Amino acid sequence: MTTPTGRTAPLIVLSGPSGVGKTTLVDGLIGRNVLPLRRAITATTRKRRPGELDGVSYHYWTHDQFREAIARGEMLEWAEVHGVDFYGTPRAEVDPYRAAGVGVILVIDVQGAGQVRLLYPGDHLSLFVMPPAFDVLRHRLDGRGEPEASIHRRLETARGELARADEFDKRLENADLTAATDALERLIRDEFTRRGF
Ligand SMILES: Nc1ncnc2c1ncn2[C@@H]1O[C@H](COP(=O)(O)OP(=O)(O)OP(=O)(O)O)[C@@H](O)[C@H]1O
Repeated sequence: MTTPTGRTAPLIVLSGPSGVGKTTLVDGLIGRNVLPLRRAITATTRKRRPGELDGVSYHYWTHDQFREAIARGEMLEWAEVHGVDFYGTPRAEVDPYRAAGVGVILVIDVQGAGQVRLLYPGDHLSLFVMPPAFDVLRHRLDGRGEPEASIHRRLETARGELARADEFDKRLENADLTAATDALERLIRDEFTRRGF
């Protein structure tokens, strides 16, 4: 799908371990209002956290709703994460926006990122957000009020995910939030330019 001028806006596949600050970074960049960008709202069966909104943070679905969407072929990718919950991306969150000239950022776990990279060969920019040090992940998950069992599970998963950082086009360290947001903005601006925008 392309715009009337034949251009398709960027697809940014952004991944990294839980707690590294993916959502914070992306929401910060979109909040700057400097590029036509939208974060794809993914669907999940996990419980809504305080302060999160349905259809804004995620689409919150039941396990049955999620299985039905998969069966109807409406999901671009999906995964069962930590063996507990489903997470996935509805197709309707990506292609129509890109065709209309709006860049789409997919904030996605490493497993899902692998699936999307295969679906859009040569037609995406993949980014991996790194913590300045492994211990920082625990502090950030703690600070977010995550329960201890969940923190433990996320940190276990994080080790395997960090080992896959080299599979991505670019790596981005999230130490200072403003500096990391600046770096993300530059990378995405370059991708718009590369695509003739
Ligand atoms: N550069 C930063 N410095 C300090 N704290 C940060 C920074 N970036 C994010 N945080 C904090 O770290 C916590 C985790 O961030 P966030 O929820 O954005 O992570 P995430 O990678 O999207 O996690 P998940 O994959 O579990 O959704 C939040 O409390 C956030 O405010």
